[in-house]
Amino acid sequence: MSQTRLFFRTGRIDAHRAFTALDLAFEEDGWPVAILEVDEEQDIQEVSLYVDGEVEDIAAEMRQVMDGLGLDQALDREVLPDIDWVTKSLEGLKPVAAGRFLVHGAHDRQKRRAGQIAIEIEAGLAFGTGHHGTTAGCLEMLERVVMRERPRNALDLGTGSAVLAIAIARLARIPVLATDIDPIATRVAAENAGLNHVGRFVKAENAPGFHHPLFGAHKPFDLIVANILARPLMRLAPEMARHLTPGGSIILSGILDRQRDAVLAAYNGQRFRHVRTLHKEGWVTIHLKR
Ligand SMILES: C[S@@+](CC[C@H](N)C(=O)[O-])C[C@H]1O[C@@H](n2cnc3c(N)ncnc32)[C@H](O)[C@@H]1O
Repeated sequence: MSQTRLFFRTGRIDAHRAFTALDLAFEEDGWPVAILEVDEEQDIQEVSLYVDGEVEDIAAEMRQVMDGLGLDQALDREVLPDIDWVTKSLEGLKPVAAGRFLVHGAHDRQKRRAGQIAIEIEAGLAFGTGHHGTTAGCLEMLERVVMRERPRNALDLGTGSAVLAIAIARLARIPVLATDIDPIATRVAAENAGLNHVGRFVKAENAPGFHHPLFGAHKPFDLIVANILARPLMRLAPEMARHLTPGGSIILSGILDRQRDAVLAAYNGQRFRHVRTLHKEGWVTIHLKR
């Protein structure tokens, strides 16, 4: 059955009030709520509720919650494609090699060569098939950092398909908390971790940034990887510092070449030091330590 996203746009303060109220109202039904920043300068955020089944009734309930908060924005809806449909469209993707990793779909299982660590990514609703320069950069950087530093507790923030969490678990056999703001990505991440036989190492959870009580229970991490975008990464710098073990490493990507210096400045301000930068297809992946 397809899923429907009910959503509206508002400013940051109202978006967070709505997030809390909707989360409470729909917690028992299991409908996830998410906030996404659309435009920081114009203070526009999008609040979404992901539902299956009786959309009209749920939309009416959501309207009631919004009315209770004095929010009169129009409630939009989007029917999300079924996973199988998207998976089909991915069948033409070629396997990608990054460092020792080979990221491939089910149809290319036999293409793995001796010594390669194969990661099978089937679903296409979440970002992360290895074809993007940021994912490939993170995979290469991860291999080097994990082999040198032997981390014991890792976080993959903005996990998408869980490709990076799976790579860490396959290399190091350690617990990896894999979080994403998008509940569909979180679901796909858990499925992919199981498919790659690392379900017992990878815990996939829905969380925007570090806003979830589970970070308190799982921190500190000695390795954090986050392939998001430059601006949210800069905003997250203080929380990255708070959640990292002293001497730990972070790997950041989703940063354009020209944004590198600004991101480094934000992290230098939190006493991180630059170790290495990888350049791929106009994107950079940065390794920092603190
Ligand atoms: C570029 S994709 C990276 C996916 C995968 N880690 C990879 O490297 O291919 C970014 C992911 O981060 C998620 N994301 C964006 N902002 C986030 C935030 N503030 N907190 C958690 N996840 C976020 C998006 O939903 C998306 O799945």
